[in-house]
Amino acid sequence: MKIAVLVSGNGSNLQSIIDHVTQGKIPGEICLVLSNVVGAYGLERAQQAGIATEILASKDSGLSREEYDIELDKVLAKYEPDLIVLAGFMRILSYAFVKQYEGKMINIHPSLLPKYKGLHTHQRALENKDTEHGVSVHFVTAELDGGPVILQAKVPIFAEDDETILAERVQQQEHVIYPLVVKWFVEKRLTMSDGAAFLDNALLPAKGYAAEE
Ligand SMILES: Nc1nc2c(c(=O)[nH]1)N[C@@H](CN(C=O)c1ccc(C(=O)N[C@@H](CCC(=O)O)C(=O)O)cc1)CN2
Ligand SMILES: NCC(=O)N[C@@H]1O[C@H](COP(=O)([O-])[O-])[C@@H](O)[C@H]1O
Repeated sequence: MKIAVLVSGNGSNLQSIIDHVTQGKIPGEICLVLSNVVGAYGLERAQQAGIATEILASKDSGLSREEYDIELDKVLAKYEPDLIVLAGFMRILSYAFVKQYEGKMINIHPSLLPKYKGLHTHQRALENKDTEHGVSVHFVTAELDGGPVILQAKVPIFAEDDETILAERVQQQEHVIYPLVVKWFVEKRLTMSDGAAFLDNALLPAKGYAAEE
């Protein structure tokens, strides 16, 4: 099964998936890493792993959202991916593009959906004085961060937490559950009708923990 990963930044989730593929834990092939941001470090990670990369810059492209997505689809078509993994891909995708890939496109979102759809999730959780937060992997649909949830992981929020500390604790769980979901998809061909599986983890010490694989 061929996997295309779309990134906009650091690519730590991409790296966790690359590592799982390299270690044989995900029986698939990353056929492409594409970024909408020139110089995104995720592209460097892909090149270091010998994975094909493409850049389709969105900043100053002069393209509408729909026009950009038409170009994005042309690039993806060259690689014929079976699964599209959004890994910190910071663009809202158009209705037509989502409909074309619905059921084989997933995203990782740094909140316990349906809470905190959109951006700045850690800041919002802290401002609301939540005592727990987390991450969700979901199918991508036209509704932003509204697609069927596949897997979530929960982390505690402590009084002394700031956005950086909380984001780090959440990302530790991201790097566990995203490769797991990709593995499930590649091995079992998850369908959008599959219900959510919630990793109901107890509130553990600030060092965080790895959810069960
Ligand atoms: N149609 C959909 N597109 C995307 C989804 C989705 O569920 N449906 N998930 C997002 C990922 N995402 C949060 O998980 C997200 C990404 C980007 C934005 C956003 O507001 N982007 C702005 C630009 C922001 C920037 O450049 O920093 C925009 O596109 O105008 C919100 C949520 C991926 N796409
Ligand atoms: N709304 C989408 C969103 O905020 N996604 C978040 O972007 C980060 C990408 O990190 P990475 O580039 O190191 O994988 C991740 O924390 C992911 O949850």
